[in-house]
Amino acid sequence: MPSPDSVALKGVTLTYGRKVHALDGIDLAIEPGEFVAIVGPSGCGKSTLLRLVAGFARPTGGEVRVGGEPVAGPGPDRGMVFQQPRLFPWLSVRRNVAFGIRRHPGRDARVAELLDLVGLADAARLRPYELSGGMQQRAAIARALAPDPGILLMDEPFAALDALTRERLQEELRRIWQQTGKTVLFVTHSVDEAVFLGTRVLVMSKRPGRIVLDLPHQPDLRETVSTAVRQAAV
Ligand SMILES: Nc1ncnc2c1ncn2[C@@H]1O[C@H](COP(=O)(O)OP(=O)(O)OP(=O)(O)O)[C@@H](O)[C@H]1O
Repeated sequence: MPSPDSVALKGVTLTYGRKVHALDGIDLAIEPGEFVAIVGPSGCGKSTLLRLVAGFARPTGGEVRVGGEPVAGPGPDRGMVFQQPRLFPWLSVRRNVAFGIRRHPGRDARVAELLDLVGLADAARLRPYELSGGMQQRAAIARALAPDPGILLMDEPFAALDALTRERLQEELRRIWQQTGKTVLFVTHSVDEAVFLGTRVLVMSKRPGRIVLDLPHQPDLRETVSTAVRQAAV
């Protein structure tokens, strides 16, 4: 029996309309607890890959499975974090984080625990417009974690942040991943970020996106990934 937190793509293709071949022949098996960083040129289909796993899109060919079951749509077993925090501006941080679990017993304790985890315990009552970009993104991460998904899908979550905040959040995300043991798929344009965070790094080719490199974390990975990304863009 596959673990509920495993992800498998077999021969996945996705064509938008008739002409835009976004993904082609993607084969990928992700084990529970892996932190998979995905890098590649703009438009190579990185977000599309995440959207398929999230259940926001269907493949035009092949199969996407989570926990051994074909993905039929979004579900609480998969949390998503986007480049923009997308918080509800009229709700406090606490209520934003509680949103997806507002009918769950033990909600308040869970929200308090999550705010602690992302370092926002003192900001629980603030509204999103009172937060820095980094704090907003921490709140978005806490909101995605609230239903306790086994899988976290992150689409360039730190791309809009300044360099210092970005580095700090990378370190915090690594700590959160170590503490929670989630399976993470993390899309980025930054080779440094991918190599710092990933226990495994994938490089995709330009459209139609294919996986051209798939390596576990190892010494000299940065050089190998940089070269592959440069070649993938040609
Ligand atoms: N809904 C859509 N309809 C038509 N084409 C789309 C749609 N979504 C994405 N595309 C196209 O599919 C290709 C892959 O897009 P996708 O957003 O997955 O790439 P990406 O690697 O995440 O890009 P970036 O790094 O710039 O965010 C692009 O050429 C894009 O223009």
